[in-house]
Amino acid sequence: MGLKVNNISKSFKKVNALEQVTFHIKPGELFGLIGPDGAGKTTLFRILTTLLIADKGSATVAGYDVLKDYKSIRNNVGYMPGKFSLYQDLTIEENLTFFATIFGTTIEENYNLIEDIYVQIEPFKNRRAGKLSGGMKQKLALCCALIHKPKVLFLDEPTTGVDPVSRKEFWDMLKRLQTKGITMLVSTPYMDEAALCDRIALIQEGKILEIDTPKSIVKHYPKPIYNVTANNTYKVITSLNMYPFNHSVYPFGEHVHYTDKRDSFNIKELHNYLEQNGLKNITIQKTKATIEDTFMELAR
Ligand SMILES: Nc1ncnc2c1ncn2[C@@H]1O[C@H](COP(=O)(O)OP(=O)(O)OP(=O)(O)O)[C@@H](O)[C@H]1O
Repeated sequence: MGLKVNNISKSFKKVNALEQVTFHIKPGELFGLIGPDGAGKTTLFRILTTLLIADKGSATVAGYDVLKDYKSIRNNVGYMPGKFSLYQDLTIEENLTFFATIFGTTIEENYNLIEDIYVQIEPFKNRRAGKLSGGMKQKLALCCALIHKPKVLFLDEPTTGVDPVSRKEFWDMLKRLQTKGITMLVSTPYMDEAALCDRIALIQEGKILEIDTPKSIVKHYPKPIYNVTANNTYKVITSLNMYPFNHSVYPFGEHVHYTDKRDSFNIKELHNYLEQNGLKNITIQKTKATIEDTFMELAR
């Protein structure tokens, strides 16, 4: 009951939103689609949930073809779209009852699937959805996407705009759902969340750059990376960009990540160069590649 995407392409006038996208998700897998805004993630979700038709290629979800079996797909998948899609004027309970009813079920029938999420918002069940906090809205949207017991769950940027504690809680919930046999495709622009998936696909400008487990993906990083800091980060970046041997330079949290073109890189030489550029308190330390570094390298 996994998912197969074969050579899917979709354009909007001049924009190639998806170009020959191919990947397979195993039954019960938690698969991440990682990419920046505009990478094509939502377009892919819309195709896989039968809301949009691809120009080329084919796809099956839980064994159903997205074109021929679109009705079966709609009954067997749950979709949590990126933008809050619930009825703002209905209460928590009314929203959930509404989604249960359109799928011909009741809250009671599949309560065990949503229970540990729903109990967190149940005390506010008479509150209108429009008046909920970001984290509560997200939990309600997840309950609504689950109430008909889908085989495959699509989550489009479920944690965007949600505070870090709620994000962590949300991923714990996804992990618990996985133990119940639900296959999940989740998109996120957050690289730290990518590490929580079984496998990830890095996507940019409609193209898949790489597919692997989060651990293996970082092993593909081709060069040693150095964390560079000094008294003026902006000047560190401009100086490194002018350094003739740079392979890549980009801000990374409070540091700057630097890679060198040469095989025989000399830290002292770079230190002297930065000093000559007027920088002080310089540190240059080798560091391990992260998913973000891998993405930056592949996206070059
Ligand atoms: N209906 C549409 N008409 C025209 N262009 C579109 C349409 N839908 C998407 N696009 C374009 O296709 C590209 C991919 O968009 P998509 O929404 O799939 O990306 P995304 O990765 O989900 O990013 P975001 O998080 O910003 O939605 C973008 O350049 C977007 O502007």
